Formats: sequence, structure tokens, C-alpha cells
Amino acid sequence: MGKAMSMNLLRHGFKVTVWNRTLSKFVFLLCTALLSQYLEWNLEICVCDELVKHGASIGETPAAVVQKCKYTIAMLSDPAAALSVVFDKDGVLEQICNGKGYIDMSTVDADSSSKICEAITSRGGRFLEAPVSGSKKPAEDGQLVILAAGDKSLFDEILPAFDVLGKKSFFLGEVGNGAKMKLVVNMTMGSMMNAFSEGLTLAGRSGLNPQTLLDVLDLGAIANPMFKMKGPTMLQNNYSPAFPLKHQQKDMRLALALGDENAISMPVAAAANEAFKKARSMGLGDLDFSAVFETLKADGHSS
Ligand SMILES: NC(=O)C1=CN([C@@H]2O[C@H](COP(=O)(O)OP(=O)(O)OC[C@H]3O[C@@H](n4cnc5c(N)ncnc54)[C@H](OP(=O)(O)O)[C@@H]3O)[C@@H](O)[C@H]2O)C=CC1
Ligand SMILES: O=CCCC(=O)O
Repeated sequence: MGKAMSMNLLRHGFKVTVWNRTLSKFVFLLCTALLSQYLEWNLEICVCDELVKHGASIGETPAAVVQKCKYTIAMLSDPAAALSVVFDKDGVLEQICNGKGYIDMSTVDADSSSKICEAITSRGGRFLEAPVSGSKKPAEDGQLVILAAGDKSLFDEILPAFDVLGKKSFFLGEVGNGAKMKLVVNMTMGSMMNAFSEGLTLAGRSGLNPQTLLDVLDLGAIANPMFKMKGPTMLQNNYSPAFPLKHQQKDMRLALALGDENAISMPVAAAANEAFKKARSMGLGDLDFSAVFETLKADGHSS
């Protein structure tokens, strides 16, 4: 995600510096100019060395990135990664200060986001959480849906970058609301993917052509882009990762915790989470989340 997002920013005239934990693979990103405006962007995004070939430079640590620029964006795997990059040695906190903004676009829980917000603001910085809907292709095409919450002045200032990265940016109020919205969306998506997988399996095992099921679904009231895009590749056992299954399971887990906090019974999401956990135990975590379909095949044929 970070690579695609960074590439977009480079294409649109941002000057970018990047860093990543695994330098050979990814780097964070920091950019310092936007077209005719002189804005300083400090973007902590995962990108690959290819970005350097496209004009990005490299920051040696998250702290070095923050020191250099005014705005920093993070795109990291999970709450542990998001917290580590802020709080650990050479992390964001070492350099964040008055006049700088930190924007975390990773999908995390509201508590982690609030902890990061408190730490950033206690040092005089401004904080925005801004997780995204949309996967690798929308990221490449600048078609993400951005779910921002936190400092409104920072949201307004970073909008030119969001307008490059996404097709729509929501401002949802206080920190936590962006994280919660993202988890609700992904919980719904994960449950849908499991229902879809069961439908494809049931069609095949009961003697129907699953391809015909895709055609029927696409013409009815539950037609949607996810079934349309993932159905054909699932039938080909192609799970080339757009949204890694391990991250979908992380989002189900975090959404279920949000359900616990609010005393919401979510049996459908809980069952979907079990299927994603099973898929992870089968070694499918780095494949696309649609690989949860394989858990049903593993159950074997009934007599
Ligand atoms: N892929 C998708 O379709 C979408 C993903 N998201 C969310 O965006 C985020 C990123 O997703 P995606 O790009 O797919 O994930 P990837 O697994 O491809 O990338 C995760 C990044 O986080 C870094 N990272 C992990 N742990 C640490 C750590 N402890 N310290 C520093 N860096 C760390 C990894 O670095 P390293 O290279 O060193 O491992 C890597 O650069 C996730 O929160 C995901 O849920 C949101 C919308 C869509
Ligand atoms: O968090 C990942 C979302 C993937 C998508 O919206 O297609």
C-alpha cells in the first residue's frame, strides 16, 4: 500500500523521502514540495527501492524523517508496528514537535491510535488518524476512501495529498472514530467474503456451475465490486495478495474487541474470524484474504 501511495505522490509532483524497517524492500517516505505550492510533507510510508528510482530519497530512521519534514504519514501493518515506530528508539517521538504533523493511515484500533495521539500532542505535534478503504489497485489509481479523525487543521492542510491518494476523504471527528469506522467496514467485508466462499462451495458441491452463480449474483440485489473482482480469481485458485489475509484477520480481531467493549453480539463476524484464523493456521496468511475460500475445500467432500 505504501509503495503505491508513495508512487502517486511522486507522480503528482511531491518531493519524497522514504524509510522502511526492511530497507531493501520498503522505505519511509518524506516529501517536501507540492507542485506550485511550497508545502513540506513528511510521509512515513512503506515503499520499495523502485521509488528511489522515481525520485524519492531515503530517511535513515523514522526520527530522521520527522526531523526533516513538517508532515509525516505512516502506513504500517498493525497496532504493534504503529506503536513501535512512534515509541521505540529512533522513533517519531524523538523529533515530533510544535509545527509538525503526524498522520497514521494504518488500520489499528482506537486505543492504539489514542495512545499515539496523546504522545504526539504532548510534545506539541498535531495528529490525524486516516485509515483507508480500498486495496492495492485503488491505491495505485488514487481511488482510496480516506477515513480521517483527529486534528481538523491538520486534515485541512493535508487534503492536497489526500486528494491525490483518494477519491473521497471523510473527516469523522475525534481520534478513534476513523479507526472504528475502518474496523466496522472491514468486519462487514470479512463476513461477506466468508458467506461468498460458502456460496461458491455449496454451488460447486451441489452440482451447480460456480461461474453461473457469479453471473446470477452480479445481476441481483447483492451484486457488489468485491464479488465481481474476487469471484473469478477465487475460482482459478489465484490468491495473489492485494489485501493480505493476515491483515483481514487482524481487523476481524480488532472489530470483535470493539464489539466486546460495546456489548454487541456479533456471531457472524466471530465465525468469519474463526475461518480466517483457520486459513492462517494453514499457512495462507500472506495470500489475499479471498484465500479463506481454501478453508472450505480443506473440509473435504461429504458423502
Ligand atoms: N493491502 C490492502 O489492501 C490494504 C491494507 N490496509 C492496511 O494498511 C496497512 C498496511 O497494509 P499492507 O501494505 O497491505 O501491509 P504489508 O504487510 O504489505 O506492509 C506492512 C508494512 O509494515 C511494516 N512493519 C511491520 N511491522 C513493523 C514494525 N514492528 N516496525 C516497523 N515497520 C513494521 C512492514 O515492514 P517490513 O517490510 O520491514 O516487514 C511493511 O512495510 C495495514 O494496517 C493494513 O491493514 C488498508 C487498506 C487496504
Ligand atoms: O483494509 C483493506 C481493505 C481492502 C478493500 O477495501 O478492498
